[in-house]
Amino acid sequence: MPHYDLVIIGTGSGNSILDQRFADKKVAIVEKGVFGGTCLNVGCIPTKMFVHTADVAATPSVSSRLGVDEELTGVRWRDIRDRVFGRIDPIASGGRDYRRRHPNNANVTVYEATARFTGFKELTVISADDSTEVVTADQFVLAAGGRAVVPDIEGLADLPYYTSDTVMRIDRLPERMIILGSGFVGAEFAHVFGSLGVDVTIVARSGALLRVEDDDVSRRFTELASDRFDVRLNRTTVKARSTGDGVALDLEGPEGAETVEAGLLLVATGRTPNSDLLDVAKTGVTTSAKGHVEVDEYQRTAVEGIYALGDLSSWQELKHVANHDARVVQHNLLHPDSPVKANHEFVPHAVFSSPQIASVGLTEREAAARGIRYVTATQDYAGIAYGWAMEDTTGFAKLLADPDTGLLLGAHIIGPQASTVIQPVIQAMSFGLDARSMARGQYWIHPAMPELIENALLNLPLTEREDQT
Ligand SMILES: Cc1cc2nc3c(=O)[nH]c(=O)nc-3n(C[C@H](O)[C@H](O)[C@H](O)COP(=O)(O)OP(=O)(O)OC[C@H]3O[C@@H](n4cnc5c(N)ncnc54)[C@H](O)[C@@H]3O)c2cc1C
Ligand SMILES: NC(=O)c1ccc[n+]([C@@H]2O[C@H](COP(=O)([O-])OP(=O)(O)OC[C@H]3O[C@@H](n4cnc5c(N)ncnc54)[C@H](O)[C@@H]3O)[C@@H](O)[C@H]2O)c1
Repeated sequence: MPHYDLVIIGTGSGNSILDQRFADKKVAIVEKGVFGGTCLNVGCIPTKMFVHTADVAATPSVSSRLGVDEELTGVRWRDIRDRVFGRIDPIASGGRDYRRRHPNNANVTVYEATARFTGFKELTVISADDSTEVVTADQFVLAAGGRAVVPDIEGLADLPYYTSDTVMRIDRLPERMIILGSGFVGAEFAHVFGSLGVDVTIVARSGALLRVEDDDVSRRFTELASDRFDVRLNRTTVKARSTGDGVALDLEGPEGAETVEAGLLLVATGRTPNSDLLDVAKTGVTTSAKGHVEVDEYQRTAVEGIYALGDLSSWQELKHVANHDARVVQHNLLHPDSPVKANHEFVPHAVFSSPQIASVGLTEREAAARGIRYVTATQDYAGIAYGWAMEDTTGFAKLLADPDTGLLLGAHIIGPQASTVIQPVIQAMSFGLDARSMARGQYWIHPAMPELIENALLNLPLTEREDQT
């Protein structure tokens, strides 16, 4: 039975831990799928390559009001798809070859296999040909991520539905597509496929799309999406069935029973951590009710020497969180006597749909629920020079701040470049910069988009201070 100093399970952010500082350790890395994990292969990177393509495809639909008449004369789906994966797949295989063959990894054994704990610090790795090997180690890093969940709807299991793992590799664009679920994945793929000419129907359980966002943002996004797509809110999916050349969902909604049909069904109803398939309980690692591996602030699990990171242990299923966790785990493996804590205080996110959404900190709903004193200010894109020049009429930034200290509590932006425009707010919150100092303690390039933030900061009705100028 091979024994290792360190075994890493999962090659998403887990793969970034190993470098030459581990050269004196006997290490194994186990990967059951494609090297590089979700973000590279089926997540952030391909989706954003499709989003960029979609943004380009959507331009003619908005350009003529600026006096530029453009026409979308064709969408070559296979070329779009093959450009994306023609760039991504070599990175994944390059990463695999590096770990398997490069002299830098002479101390690393790669198991292309599914790992499952079968005892305390004992892992069974099962290869595609069903051969198994049992390995043990002093230390483990659990970086096995999560997977798409498919709801238990009558008939669904018998249908050829898609998830984010498979929908980007389809051979032909359908005329119509149903997206079940109205979170991140649903919002981004609606924009992608809608811009490429697919008629998109979004089926949402609740009364708004992206309902984890601040209510004002979620409401605005729902309004705008309803103009572009067939949006069905407050719907329960009762049954899924085949129509011969496609799928049908039987829905119950505010107006009774109805059916939606399409050539393709994308199920985008969330993700679940892979702790169950990894059987972490067998090694004594504990999980939350939602299946996330429980870790302390040092990313340590309940078992000494076993760390966890990323989607497996975090409810914030975001690549920048997984990377941050991996850096913490790496440091703590290398420097056990001076461990560092993870910082999950101001974790931002963006939804790369159209319009874009970006958010950090508390929503107004959360601030109110926690009884936190706050003031808010909203600034429309239309009221700053660049937004006015673009004739944007729907975007805005909303800030929440402590009225006395001026410290920012949250920021929520919907509109052009939201994922970039929010970054100064993330910086201010992370480094404790108050709204007054932030607004007037620096220059803001005129007429650039971050003036949206400058103006929103100035709009905050903060408590008057005597020293204010
Ligand atoms: C469609 C989509 C778009 C996304 N877009 C963004 C975005 O724009 N920005 C953002 O921040 N985040 C985005 N995310 C989320 C982001 O991809 C994840 O948060 C991130 O990839 C998690 O990294 P990880 O290392 O924790 O897990 P993963 O990258 O999922 O890596 C886990 C690895 O472990 C392997 N594995 C699992 N179980 C086993 C086992 N038992 N044995 C061996 N190997 C195993 C898996 O095959 C996988 O390779 C997106 C996700 C999706 C699905
Ligand atoms: N830009 C990004 O950072 C990005 C992009 C895509 C995905 N992600 C990550 O991946 C995760 C998964 O994305 P997602 O959109 O699948 O999940 P999500 O949690 O964002 O949204 C899931 C949606 O499915 C709905 N839903 C759940 N069960 C349902 C059911 N039985 N019937 C109908 N609707 C149902 C929920 O109400 C919700 O609207 C996200 O939480 C996010 O962390 C991030």
